[in-house]
Parts: sequence; C-alpha cells; structure tokens
Amino acid sequence: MDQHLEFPTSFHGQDTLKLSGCVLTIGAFDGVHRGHQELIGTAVCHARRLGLPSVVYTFDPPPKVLLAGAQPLTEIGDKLARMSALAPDHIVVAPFDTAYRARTAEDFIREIGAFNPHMIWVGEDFRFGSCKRGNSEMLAHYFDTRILPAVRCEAGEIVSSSRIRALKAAGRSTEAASLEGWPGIRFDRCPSANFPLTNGAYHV
Ligand SMILES: Cc1cc2nc3c(=O)[nH]c(=O)nc-3n(C[C@H](O)[C@H](O)[C@H](O)COP(=O)(O)O)c2cc1C
Ligand SMILES: Nc1ncnc2c1ncn2[C@@H]1O[C@H](COP(=O)(O)OP(=O)(O)OP(=O)(O)O)[C@@H](O)[C@H]1O
Repeated sequence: MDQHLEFPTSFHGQDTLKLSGCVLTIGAFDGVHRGHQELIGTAVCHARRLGLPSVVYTFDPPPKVLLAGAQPLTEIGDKLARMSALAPDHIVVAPFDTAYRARTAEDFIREIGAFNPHMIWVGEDFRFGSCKRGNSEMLAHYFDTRILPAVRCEAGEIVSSSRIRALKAAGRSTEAASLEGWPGIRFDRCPSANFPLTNGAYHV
C-alpha cells in the first residue's frame, strides 16, 4: 500500500480553509528542525487523540527572510514536504508580504478563528501580528493555548533556525544537519491514538 495516501495532507492558501474544529500549530518552520518536528508532532498527536483534524499554519517566505534578509534553510517545496511527512491533515500557507505583515494580532486571531481551534500549540517565544504585538498570552484569551518547552540539543542549547543558519554560515554543516534532523529520526509519541504518527515519508 502507498503509505503516502494513507494520511494525505491537504494544502491551502490563506483564507480558504474553514473547519468546525481542529488542533492548530503556527510558525515559520524554516528547515522544519528538531524543535519544529516536536511541535508539529505534538499537535498532530493531540488532534488524533481528540478525533480532530490537525492544521499547520505557516508563512512563505519565513518572516526573517523577508524582514532581515536571512538565508532560508528550506525552499517552500522542501518545507512542505518535510511538514507533510509529519502527517498533519492540513497545511495553510500565508503569503508573508508587506500587506500581510501590517495586519494586526487581532486580524490574525479573527483569521484563525475560521478553523475553530480547540487547542493551539506554539513554542515559548511565539509572536504574531504587526510589530510582533501578539504573544501566547494574548492567544490564550481566545483559545486553549499550549506551550511546548523548547527542544534543546545535547549540549543544552535551544535548537533554532537562526542557530542552524549560523552553523551553516560557519561551515559547521555536520552540527547544522544534526540540529535540523533530516532525514528525520522516526519518533512515535502517539501510541494511544492507534495511528502511526508519520505518513510513511519520514524514515530513519
Ligand atoms: C499577521 C502577522 C503580522 C506580522 N507582522 C510582523 C511584523 O510587523 N514584524 C515582524 O518582525 N514579524 C511580523 N510577523 C511575524 C511574527 O513575528 C512571527 O515571525 C510569525 O508569527 C511566526 O512565528 P515564529 O517566528 O515563531 O515562527 C507577523 C506575523 C503575523 C501572523
Ligand atoms: N527548539 C524549539 N522547541 C520547541 N518549539 C520551537 C523551537 N524552535 C521554535 N519553536 C516553535 O516553533 C514555531 C515556529 O518557530 P520559528 O519558525 O520561529 O523557529 P525558530 O527556530 O525560532 O526560528 P528563528 O531562529 O528563525 O527565529 C514557534 O511556535 C516556535 O516557538
């Protein structure tokens, strides 16, 4: 059986997906590194346990690429392939441009309201909306918001896209690749959901 068809991910532009419930996670997810994998995997796992669809909401390009000239770790096609290997039901891609960037945190909260999130998973430093005014506390006024503790490398430092970019720029590609974590380590933290966590594309 083609396992890619077992848990197909559907892709959406901004403002096209409407749901009566879901578990949502949000972020730039450049590189879909080990921290991102844990976050998306956790959201997918909770969605399965709750019997709800899982949604990953992301941006293209990553805000730091547009606003700070950062070198992207993944082009959009690779990023979507890595994300869909974690088997979310839906991926929404918002075009991050100057008009989108000017939208307020309240605009964004209204937008994601169209998915009716029963639970939202983000990391500790998640910010959103014009001038980064929105944070997880604000999100928690509207939705059941869960914070995933930061995933760290063996040396104790937080895994981040910025750190991987810096390692690559310094020619430390082996360390960068180990933080990025692709090809992915297969992890199954969803045993009680009676589904494999991955869609089969995520091999050791
Ligand atoms: C509607 C909206 C507007 C945003 N406007 C800005 C902005 O003005 N300046 C900025 O640096 N980032 C802006 N961002 C990007 C966020 O700071 C952040 O990068 C994004 O929500 C992804 O979170 P992450 O970086 O934790 O993945 C905006 C995000 C959203 C959703
Ligand atoms: N190491 C990590 N552990 C857990 N969650 C993380 C980790 N890194 C990022 N996240 C979360 O993943 C989502 C996407 O984050 P983002 O794309 O900004 O990653 P980042 O690695 O922090 O990127 P950058 O270094 O470019 O700021 C956010 O909710 C963020 O809080």
